[in-house]
Amino acid sequence: MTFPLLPLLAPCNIASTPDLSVVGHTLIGPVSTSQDVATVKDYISANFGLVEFSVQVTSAIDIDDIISLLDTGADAVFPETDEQAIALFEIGIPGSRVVFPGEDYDDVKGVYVTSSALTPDLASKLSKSVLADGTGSQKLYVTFSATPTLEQVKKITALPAIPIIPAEALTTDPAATDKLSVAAVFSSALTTDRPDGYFSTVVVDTQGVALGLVYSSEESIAQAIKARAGVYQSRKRGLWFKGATSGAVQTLVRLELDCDGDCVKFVVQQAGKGFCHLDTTTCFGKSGGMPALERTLVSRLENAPAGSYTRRLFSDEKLLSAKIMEEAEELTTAKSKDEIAWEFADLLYFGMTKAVEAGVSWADVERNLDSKAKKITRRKGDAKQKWIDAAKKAAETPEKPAPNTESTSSSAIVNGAVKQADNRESTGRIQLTRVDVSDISESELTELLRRPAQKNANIMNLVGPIVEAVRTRGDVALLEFTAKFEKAKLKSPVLKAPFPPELMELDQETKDAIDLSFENVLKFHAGQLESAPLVVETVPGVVCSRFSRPIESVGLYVPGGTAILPSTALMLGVPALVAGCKNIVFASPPRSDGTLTPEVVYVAHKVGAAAIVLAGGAQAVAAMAYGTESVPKVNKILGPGNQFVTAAKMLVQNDTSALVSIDMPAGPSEVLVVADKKANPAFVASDLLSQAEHGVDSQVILIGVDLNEAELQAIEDEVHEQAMRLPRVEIVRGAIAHSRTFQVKTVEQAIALSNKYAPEHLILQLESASKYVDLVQHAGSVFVGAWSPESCGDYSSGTNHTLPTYGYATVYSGVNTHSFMKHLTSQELTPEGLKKIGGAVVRLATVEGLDAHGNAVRVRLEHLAK
Ligand SMILES: NC(=O)c1ccc[n+]([C@@H]2O[C@H](COP(=O)([O-])OP(=O)(O)OC[C@H]3O[C@@H](n4cnc5c(N)ncnc54)[C@H](O)[C@@H]3O)[C@@H](O)[C@H]2O)c1
Ligand SMILES: N[C@H](CO)Cc1c[nH]c[nH+]1
Repeated sequence: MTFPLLPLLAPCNIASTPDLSVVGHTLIGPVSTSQDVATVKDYISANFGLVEFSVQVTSAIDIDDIISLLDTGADAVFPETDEQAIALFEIGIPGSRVVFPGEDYDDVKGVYVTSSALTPDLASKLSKSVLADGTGSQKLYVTFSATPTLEQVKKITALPAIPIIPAEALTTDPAATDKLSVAAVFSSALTTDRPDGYFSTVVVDTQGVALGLVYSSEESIAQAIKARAGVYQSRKRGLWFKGATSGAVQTLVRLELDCDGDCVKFVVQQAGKGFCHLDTTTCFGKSGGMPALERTLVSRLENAPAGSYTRRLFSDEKLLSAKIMEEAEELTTAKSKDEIAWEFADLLYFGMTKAVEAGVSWADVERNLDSKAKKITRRKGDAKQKWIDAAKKAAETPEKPAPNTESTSSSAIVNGAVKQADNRESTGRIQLTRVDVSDISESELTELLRRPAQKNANIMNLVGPIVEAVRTRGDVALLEFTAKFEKAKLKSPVLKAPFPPELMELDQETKDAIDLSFENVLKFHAGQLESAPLVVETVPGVVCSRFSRPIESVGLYVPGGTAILPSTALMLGVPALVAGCKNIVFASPPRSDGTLTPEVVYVAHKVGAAAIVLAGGAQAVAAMAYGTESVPKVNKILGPGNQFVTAAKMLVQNDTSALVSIDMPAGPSEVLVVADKKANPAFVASDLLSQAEHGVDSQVILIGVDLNEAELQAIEDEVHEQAMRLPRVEIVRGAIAHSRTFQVKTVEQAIALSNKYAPEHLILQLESASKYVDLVQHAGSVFVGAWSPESCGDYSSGTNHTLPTYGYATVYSGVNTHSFMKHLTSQELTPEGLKKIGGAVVRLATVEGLDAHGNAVRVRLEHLAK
């Protein structure tokens, strides 16, 4: 409920009236001349948003002027007569903008009557019908022929109705006796059932965010209105002037009551660290959304270091304008809900940056929105010709791969490039963003090293139902998802061995390449097998050993989204074969005609796979984790994939009913190249591009060691020129948009930075590169020297290419022979061995209160002692 008082301001002395904005709404009137209309419109425009304005119009005012008052921001008009009000409805002015004179009228903002006409019967009828309309928004207003006494006012507020009282008869000073106290009117509508007589009070900021809960008394409310400040009633310490000691004071903006008058709402502007004694903005912790963004940007405007990206955004008008246009354009092309939310958030970010730089607050923006919402007359809303033409052109342009949304938001908060090329324009230069590490703070560096965030923040919400459907509906669900995502209509989701030869027909060159790679991967992974169990005699007579066993049944995921990767079939199938897994199951998305690429079938055949699941994504993972009517359940799922595959692997691993483990999170490919002055720019660029072409979510990083401008430029030229010749140039463009070049001074600095990033692949294009391998702590796989391109590891050298991404190289190894095995331990004790350690066992069992444990040794020792 609003403040139970509507001050009436006369247009002629509108500028000199006392400040009663704490009431939250004001009636201006009577407006009876066009001069009054002009004055009132100016006043509303200048003060819009501070309070809600209504205007009392006489019959002399024509409809066009009334519309212009509403368009300017008047919340409602109070017409003088029924006829005038009905004329407004007839031309389409909504009832919600009209307070009807006289008896009740449906669907209006409220009705108003004079107190002399308000007989007890009418009062009862009006207050019931107006307030019981169910909307809670219709109000009964009462005018007086002379200034009412507080007692008369109380009768009105008790109805409940809102008294209209001339502003000059009101005061915010509770000590003044010649006028009606605003605080007394407010308190007249309050009730409480608290034994101490105080009123529960919610404190909110101007955005409506709840800051905390306090208590008020009539006295504290009077003091708050007088001081225009947060003054409350402490239950222990009496009157409480908020912030008097901490400095976290409040400006009181507005007071309101709740629907039944037993709770007060203080709307305040909070200064200092925040409302809570714990120095947080609210007693409920931090608040997010636009207010939080605004706070961050305001503090960045004050504190962002020179040279940082944020500082550049604030000071480089052209850059900021370009980002705003870029984000607006991306919003126009966004399709899915997630994309739209993402792009809109980016646009708000850069828009808010512009606002903060210009001293415009979010509250100003909201006020502007509210003012536009008040307009009765709608503009036609056509776009300017230049944008109509642009939209037409965009609609005619073939769709590009999804823009990588992360690049914009992360680049927005961190130090930017000397040259930040627009990689998204298909004609633009393809270039990594340069960052000079000496120019940025540690926290900015951490921010810059972050991977592009997954576009679907809520990926689990997408994947969960897919996994559940396959778990509960088996093959039927699996086939449905394959039809949906792969556009392949299959009869059976599984191809069982022996695989028909016609499904693995290959040209000799491809076969030879696979065979060569197969042999090398086999050699390297066989080399990892333990030649014999580990046997250690810890004390004489106590022999401990450890030996391995293959995991019986493994599910190997071979990606097939943007590219089909038979090499991944090799990298997973060969170690499974070497480890001796009994049941090898592959899964890979089929082509739309329902077939698989013959190379994958050939590899599956070579490693002795039992079946290939013709499905991809989360549904393939779920099928292997739980099993279906035709897909055999496996014990462990291995293999890389996109975000759906990775999320599904994580999900099934956590479901104890699936009893399945996974290798690691192996997501979008990445590479980090460390290059010194001796590095060949063409080699460096080719390595970067080899991973950038995997997907727009891939990320490639170059760390240049003491490179001068010409040396950096040479690499950048190579990146652009080589990229433009690639068939997957548009994917590369997307990946490079969030890829970076870091400039450092020494190799040690470079490797420290690489350890912090923990890349999937690390390439050392350095003079005497092998000297530096010892410094490497975190990387999936290391490629040493100019002649070791990463793609050799992808296919043929022998190492495995299924490697941890996203910084998981800090804790995970890449796939290896042991990923397909588990270790068991065993022990064998002689009587002497038992005697040697038996005492310790008995003692520790006693300490733990586990007597049966101790007895198992004790009975034997007693037996030996006989
Ligand atoms: N880390 C490593 O070791 C390594 C190795 C090889 C490949 N990779 C990476 O693996 C990834 C392979 O990804 P990919 O997309 O090309 O193939 P993928 O097989 O992993 O994913 C494709 C499948 O995702 C599913 N899918 C697509 N859109 C979906 C949606 N909107 N909702 C639900 N499911 C959906 C479909 O079933 C589709 O078949 C690449 O990022 C690549 O870089 C990593
Ligand atoms: N580079 C990928 C691992 O991130 C593996 C791969 C397969 N084919 C080509 N490359």
